[in-house]
Amino acid sequence: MSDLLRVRDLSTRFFTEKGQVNACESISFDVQEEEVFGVVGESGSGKSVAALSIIDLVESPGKITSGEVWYRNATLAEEVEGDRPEAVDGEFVDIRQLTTRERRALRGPSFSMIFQDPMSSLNPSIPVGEQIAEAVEVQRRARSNPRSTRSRTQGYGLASLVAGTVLPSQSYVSEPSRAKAIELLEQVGIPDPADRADEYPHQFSGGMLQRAMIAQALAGEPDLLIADEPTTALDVTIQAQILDLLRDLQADTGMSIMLITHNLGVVARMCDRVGVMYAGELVERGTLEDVFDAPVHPYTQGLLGSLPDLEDPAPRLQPIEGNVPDLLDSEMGERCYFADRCPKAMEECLSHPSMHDAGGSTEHEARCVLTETEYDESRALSSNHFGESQTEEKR
Ligand SMILES: Nc1ncnc2c1ncn2[C@@H]1O[C@H](COP(=O)(O)OP(=O)(O)OP(=O)(O)O)[C@@H](O)[C@H]1O
Ligand code: NI
Repeated sequence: MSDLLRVRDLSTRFFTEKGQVNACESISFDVQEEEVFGVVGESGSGKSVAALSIIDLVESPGKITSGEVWYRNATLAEEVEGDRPEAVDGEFVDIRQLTTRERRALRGPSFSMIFQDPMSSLNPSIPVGEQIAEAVEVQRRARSNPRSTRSRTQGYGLASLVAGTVLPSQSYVSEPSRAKAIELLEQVGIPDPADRADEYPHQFSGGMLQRAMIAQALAGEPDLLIADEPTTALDVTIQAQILDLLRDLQADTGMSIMLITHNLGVVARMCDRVGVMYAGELVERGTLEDVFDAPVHPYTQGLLGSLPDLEDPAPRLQPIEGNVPDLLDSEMGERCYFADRCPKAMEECLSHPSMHDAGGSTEHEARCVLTETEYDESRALSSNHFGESQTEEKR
């Protein structure tokens, strides 16, 4: 299977009043064609920021400070190669080297994103079918005239930007786009799509709204759909239906999916490969089997901890004692970011580990000294998490 996306050393920082927050720290991973790539990690570990960084939606005071995002698209590569050969490598284009405008034009036909809350993508005062038809129309026009209209896609599907988007009048949407919208509603499993298209978002149930948002995200026939906690707000039965839908759509369309979730059951059910994030870094990645059956990083082991069994419909991340650091640059220091919570922290962990081969498949890597060294209690760090949690309990 070949790569669709190669993310290399991507770093995103927020420049806040409290200081510089390292939300994403030199992240590297690949998303292959036609796969579901899962991203797991506790709250605040940088999953959403990583996703937003790929699709260039990081908002102020955030800024992508370094890194490359190589996207396979032969047509784009050909377009760019003439004047910016350094941004092209074979069929890949480093989208970080494109202009903001060019990158934004990729939203829709190349990348699109869905969220936990459908109302972040749908306008409550416009019929659902109309909004999807609008998304189709934007893509249709962009394809026929890439230079002049692609900027209209700016922000579609995004809460913060949708609010500021002037929606075109009825007449803007052509008949074929309306028909395509109904087709999309049907494709995502909405019954009586022609009738439902005329209804407003509040007339849809949560699950149906989620489906409508997915239809909207599919309007541009994206190569990569990024789904950020797409089912967390739904009840378990509906969650399963939406996940099945995503899996089916992936197979039907051949797109890739980057799936962000807290739920390890969702990962086990959906993902081909997985990345585990901790404190803004990717700390382990590999195939589902690598990460679930032979995790090397104590953080991954902790998350999987007493994972009851994979038949459980909703196993959650196991709580690990202590908290994710707040990612302030001034407080991050040189040691492994997990060392303070790690039951296997050793003296070696005082210097920051890099990614190393972790056994299993060729892709399995972890950012941990245990890839190279056996745990040795005699070298255990004295200020490990046991000491800290005891003082916390006394308080
Ligand atoms: N707008 C912002 N301003 C300042 N810091 C931010 C902002 N957005 C995110 N961050 C920082 O980036 C870090 C990573 O946030 P992110 O939302 O990516 O985490 P996450 O893994 O997606 O968490 P969750 O599972 O809760 O969605 C946060 O800890 C926060 O410190
Ligand atoms: Ni998030």
